[in-house]
Amino acid sequence: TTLRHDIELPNNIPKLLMEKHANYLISYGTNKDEYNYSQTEHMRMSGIYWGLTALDLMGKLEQTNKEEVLEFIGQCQSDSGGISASIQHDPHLLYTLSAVQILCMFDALDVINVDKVVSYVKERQRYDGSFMGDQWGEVDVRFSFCAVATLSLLNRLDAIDVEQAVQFVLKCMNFDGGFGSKPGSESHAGLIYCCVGLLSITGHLHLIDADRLGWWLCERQLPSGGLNGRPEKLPDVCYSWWVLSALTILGRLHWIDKKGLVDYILICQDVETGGFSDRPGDMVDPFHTLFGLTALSLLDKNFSLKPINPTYCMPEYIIDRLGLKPSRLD
Ligand SMILES: COc1ccc(S(=O)(=O)N2Cc3cc(-c4ccc(C=O)o4)ccc3N(Cc3cncn3C)C[C@H]2Cc2ccc(O)cc2)cc1
Ligand SMILES: [Zn+2]
Repeated sequence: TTLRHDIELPNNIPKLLMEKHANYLISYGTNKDEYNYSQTEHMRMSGIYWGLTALDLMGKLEQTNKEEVLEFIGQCQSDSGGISASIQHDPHLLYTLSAVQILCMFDALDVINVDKVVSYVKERQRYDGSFMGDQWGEVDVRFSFCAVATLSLLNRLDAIDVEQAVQFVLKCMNFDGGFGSKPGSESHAGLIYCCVGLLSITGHLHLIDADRLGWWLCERQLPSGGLNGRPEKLPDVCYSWWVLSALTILGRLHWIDKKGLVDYILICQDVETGGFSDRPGDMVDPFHTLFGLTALSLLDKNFSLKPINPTYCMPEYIIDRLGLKPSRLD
């Protein structure tokens, strides 16, 4: 029942159906007239990053159309230097990060003007160290993570005021050890991932109360084994990633009941179509498919998925190739 904010797990847990997930993701990107595909044009660049990263973890990146993706990205960079979700859409830090992540995976940063990306990101920073997502001015600590992750992937962190960016993140820290989207906002697992990830990239993890935050993160686990994003919420596969990546960076992944969480994630697979949904029986999508796979990669290397870097949510071998060393507490 869901009355007590959780779900019952059936007793037969399917194994990881990797071939089905690969086919689901490859076909999602090919039949472009399919309804769901058309409904996600406004986040297409992120959708491509989610699909490609999931396929790479399963060793299927070579089955994707690299040239078509690189052509698309080249057409999405605007005069401002920012990159948009789709052709003729407005640029935004969310999609600028997704594009740079894709280009790093394909080792193809030459298809964009990197200097103009750097100036676009630099122009988003405000006097208090925070970042606006685009020229319309919405501030959210998610955008601080996008800015810092993008510039660090380009080895251009020198372009912004990192100390001020860190100061703004600390203003978002709450008494429970967690982080919200702005100073005073309530703690949320997705925002905690963004703040812990930014502090991992900039080498400021020592400013976090790791025991207090680690405890709050473990409190996300429910009797079903699944994780929620805030107290009293239902479990959701994508929170597996937000919570586990933060716990891994904080050196406290072992605080979670891994077996219970693995079973919850495996139950969220659609054994017919392939793909993962947020909860058993719901519609699958590329977003939850990626985060189900990245969580399993962190939880158990016996799933024969490539290792995922918890800070960048990119395959570890890409972060190694770029020579990046985001910090972790041991
Ligand atoms: C279905 O309703 C939503 C609500 C919010 C969004 S969102 O763009 O703000 N976003 C990412 C997100 C994507 C999907 C999705 C469906 C199909 C595809 C194809 O690639 O991707 C689905 C959900 C979703 N959400 C909403 C969500 C997930 N779990 C619970 N919820 C409410 C997350 C949301 C915020 C976000 C997270 C990470 C990120 O890199 C960017 C945006 C998208 C659809
Ligand atoms: Zn979700």
